[in-house]
This record gives sequence, C-alpha cells and structure tokens, in this order.
Amino acid sequence: MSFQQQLDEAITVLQACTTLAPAIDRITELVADAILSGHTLYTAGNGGSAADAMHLAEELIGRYRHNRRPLPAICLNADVGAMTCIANDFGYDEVFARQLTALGKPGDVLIVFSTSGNSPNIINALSTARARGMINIALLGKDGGMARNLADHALIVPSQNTARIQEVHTLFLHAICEQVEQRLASASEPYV
Ligand SMILES: O=C(CO)[C@@H](O)[C@H](O)[C@H](O)[C@H](O)COP(=O)(O)O
Ligand SMILES: [Zn+2]
Repeated sequence: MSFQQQLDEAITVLQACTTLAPAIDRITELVADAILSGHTLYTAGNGGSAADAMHLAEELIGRYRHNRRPLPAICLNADVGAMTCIANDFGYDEVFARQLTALGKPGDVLIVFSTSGNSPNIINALSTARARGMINIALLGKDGGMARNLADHALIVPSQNTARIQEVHTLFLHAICEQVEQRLASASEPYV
C-alpha cells in the first residue's frame, strides 16, 4: 500500500469514529470520577498496544498538556520483573491478571488496549478486574473479539487493519488525558 493509500485509509477510519464520541465522553467521565475519588487507573496491552498502555499511564502520572498534580496510573506491562516472573512461573496468559489480583481494589479502573480483543492475557485481565469490583474498559478493533462482551465499556475502532486501529487508540488515549485534565482543572481540589 502506498503512503497515500494508508493516509486515505486512516482518514476514512477516523471519520467513522465520529459515532464513538459520546462513548469516549462517558469513559473519560468514569476515569476522572474514579481518580478524583482516590482510585487508581491500570493499563495493559501487548506489542504496539503495550506502548499505548505505557503512553496513557505516563501522561497521567507525569503530564499531558498542563502541569497539575500527578494522577495515580500504573501500566501493568511496564514492570519487567513482574512480567518475566509471572510469565516464567505461571504463564504469559497470567501476566496482567496476577498483578491485578495483587493490586486492584473495588472502584479502580482497568483500561486495556487490544486490536483483536482476543489476547488471552487481556481476556484474563478483564475477568480478574471484574471479579475484583473494578471498572474495566477495553479499547479494541476488528470485531472486538471476546473482550467486547467482558468489558463494562468497549470502544471498537471500525477497521480490520491493526496499524490503523493502533493509530486511533493513540487518539483515544490523548482524548482521555485531555478531558481528565479539564475535569481536574474545574474540580474543587487543588490543581497542582
Ligand atoms: O504493533 C503491532 C502491529 O502494529 C504488533 O506488535 C501487535 O501489537 C502485536 O502483534 C500484538 O501481540 C497484538 O495483540 P492484540 O492487539 O491482538 O491484543
Ligand atoms: Zn504497531
């Protein structure tokens, strides 16, 4: 595919995402409410989606557009020690679920990134989060896979192309940061 064809495809997918705007707003409100009431956001993904999961967590704990108080966000695929131990001793399918069993509390939020919605470690993470009373959110693509019905809130990018789906996921994660920062700025708590 030429670059022009990739660009055209990306534009088509982005335009088709307009219908997802109300769902993004709802998810952002949930994340902001959870953080403002003292809960933690966990993120997870594999491959390119692991990078997306790190990206979202670092922008909340560090900064997005504004300096403000650091927000409690932990990326589950960022801890190489925990990842390799759990994969080695319990299997790769358990790398996120076991960390959530150790850390997750009712009211905390899990956001997973998966283009297929079928990665077993992502499926196990969603089930574990649900069992622990967490709010679980899945950013997906293709047909949403098994994750579609396991998540409390699923956002499915209308594309079959993994690269295009990941590119839209980056837009989604920035939208979440943007709106969470806005909510915090208008909240009564100290901003910085
Ligand atoms: O970044 C890419 C492809 O663009 C790959 O690394 C991709 O993330 C990996 O194949 C993942 O294992 C795919 O997992 P998932 O999105 O289906 O959950
Ligand atoms: Zn990629």
